[in-house]
Amino acid sequence: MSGTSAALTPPADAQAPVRHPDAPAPGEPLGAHYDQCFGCGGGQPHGLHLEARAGEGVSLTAEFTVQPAHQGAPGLAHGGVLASALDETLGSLNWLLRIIAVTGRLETDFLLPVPVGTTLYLEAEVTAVAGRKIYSTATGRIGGPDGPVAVRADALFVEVKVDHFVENGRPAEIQAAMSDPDQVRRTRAFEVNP
Ligand SMILES: CCCCCCCCCCCC(=O)SCCNC(=O)CCNC(=O)[C@H](O)C(C)(C)COP(=O)(O)OP(=O)(O)OC[C@H]1O[C@@H](n2cnc3c(N)ncnc32)[C@H](O)[C@@H]1OP(=O)(O)O
Repeated sequence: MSGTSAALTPPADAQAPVRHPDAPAPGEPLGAHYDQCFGCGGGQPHGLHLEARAGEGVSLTAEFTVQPAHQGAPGLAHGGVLASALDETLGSLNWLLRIIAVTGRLETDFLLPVPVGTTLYLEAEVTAVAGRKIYSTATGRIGGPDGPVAVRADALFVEVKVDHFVENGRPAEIQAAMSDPDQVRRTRAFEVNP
């Protein structure tokens, strides 16, 4: 059983997404947006270490291998971890638009159990943009990039300013991020979005 609620149906005046001219070329890795991110950061020992690559248009692929630290039931991935992988994958799409955005809504279908040691092959694309609202969809397959769909999600991301993080984040992490030249460079790339 799957479906998308009315909140995730783009309005009639929604626009097709436009890939930013400086977006990474298809096949290029996107890299982590933040070293301490649970989804993509290399600095989180129990994180997902999800690796995303740009696709055509406003789409991407990503992979994540379920670790023992990600269990819910014995030997199986926790559903919240799988939702995190979908959230991270969908959030990475905004890098192709060069828009800073956070998840407003995430609707997930869990179709197959995902054992520890399994690599989840994720695909995602932005389907529409309406003002600050970005609509996107993702699937996660097991057994290979063409294997059966184990999880899927539809999401609404909402564009925010960098101030969103400065005003709401814990000061220690904000200050550390702002003194990291790589983080500042990446943030500026978003801010020059026309
Ligand atoms: C430096 C690089 C770092 C890059 C950092 C990137 C990090 C990515 C990390 C992975 C993704 C995450 O986990 S992000 C973390 C999890 N998410 C969050 O923490 C977000 C918490 N929520 C919020 O801060 C807020 O609710 C916002 C920003 C989402 C929205 O608040 P707002 O800015 O006041 O805007 P608001 O007017 O309410 O909403 C704007 C429009 O969106 C719609 N809208 C808002 N929420 C929803 C919703 N849940 N379901 C349906 N629709 C919604 C509204 O109806 C409205 O439509 P209309 O009236 O215009 O039609």
